[in-house]
Amino acid sequence: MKLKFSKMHGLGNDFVVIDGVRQTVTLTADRLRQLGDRHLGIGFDQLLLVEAPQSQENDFRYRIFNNDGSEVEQCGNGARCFVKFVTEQRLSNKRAIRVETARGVIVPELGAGGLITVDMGAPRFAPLEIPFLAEGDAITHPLQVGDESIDITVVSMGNPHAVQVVSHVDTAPVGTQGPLIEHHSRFPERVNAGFMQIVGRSEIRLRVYERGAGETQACGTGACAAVVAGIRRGLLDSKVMVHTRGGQLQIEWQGNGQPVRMTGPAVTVFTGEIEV
Ligand SMILES: N[C@@H](CCC[C@H](N)C(=O)O)C(=O)O
Repeated sequence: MKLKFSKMHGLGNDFVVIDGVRQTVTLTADRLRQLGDRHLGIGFDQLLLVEAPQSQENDFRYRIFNNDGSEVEQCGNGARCFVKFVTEQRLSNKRAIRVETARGVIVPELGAGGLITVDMGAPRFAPLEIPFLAEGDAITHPLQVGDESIDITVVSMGNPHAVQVVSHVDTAPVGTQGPLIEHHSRFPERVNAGFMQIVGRSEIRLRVYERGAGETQACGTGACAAVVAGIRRGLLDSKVMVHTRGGQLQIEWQGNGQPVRMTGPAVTVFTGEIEV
């Protein structure tokens, strides 16, 4: 049997996107890891599976898998690619689409000039998947990483992020500290590790070592989490341009209880078929 897919990316964070509405999809974690391999498969950071919604109030459900085979709760760049995919595949002609994810409903919206804005929902600061945050209201927490103690701000955008401020992203220890933070014993569900350089009150540079995928060219939820962390720390204003290795995202957050809005591009690279 063959499965049709689209290869897409959001600022270089790349995806295989599969229509599970019109196709029957059964992929084991092993097969998914093989397809994600950049030498032996197609190669992707995440695989996105588009399905029919569970509630009639919503338009779709979408499931997200890291290239290590783990299923995760949320993906910002993926949300923009998702809306482009359902439009291109004529699964929907709406401009604003209600999508169920493992952590609630998000609403991506096609805008002018090919840019897509996503209401990513409100960030959370004491989520169940990060138990040590229940210890108090502090905005930063010390974390022992190897020989170093670093200050992190933990934010859940549905998925968990630990963000630290660095003086320069180009020399930040993303490749060495990233995996140690991802697998730190204080994060039982593992974590995405963000390294943020403050350029000004409305501009940051960011690199993210993603849980289950390693460093990516860009991370949408990582950008949301970094801006929220910077605003909570009093370093940033409410509207911030985030420069990643793959390009720029505009992130806006008006404060506690409010949703984070993310605006950026989505690109289809090619379509193909997988033998399953
Ligand atoms: N690339 C994504 C995030 C994908 C999931 C993440 N690796 C996790 O495990 O939480 C984005 O653009 O947000």
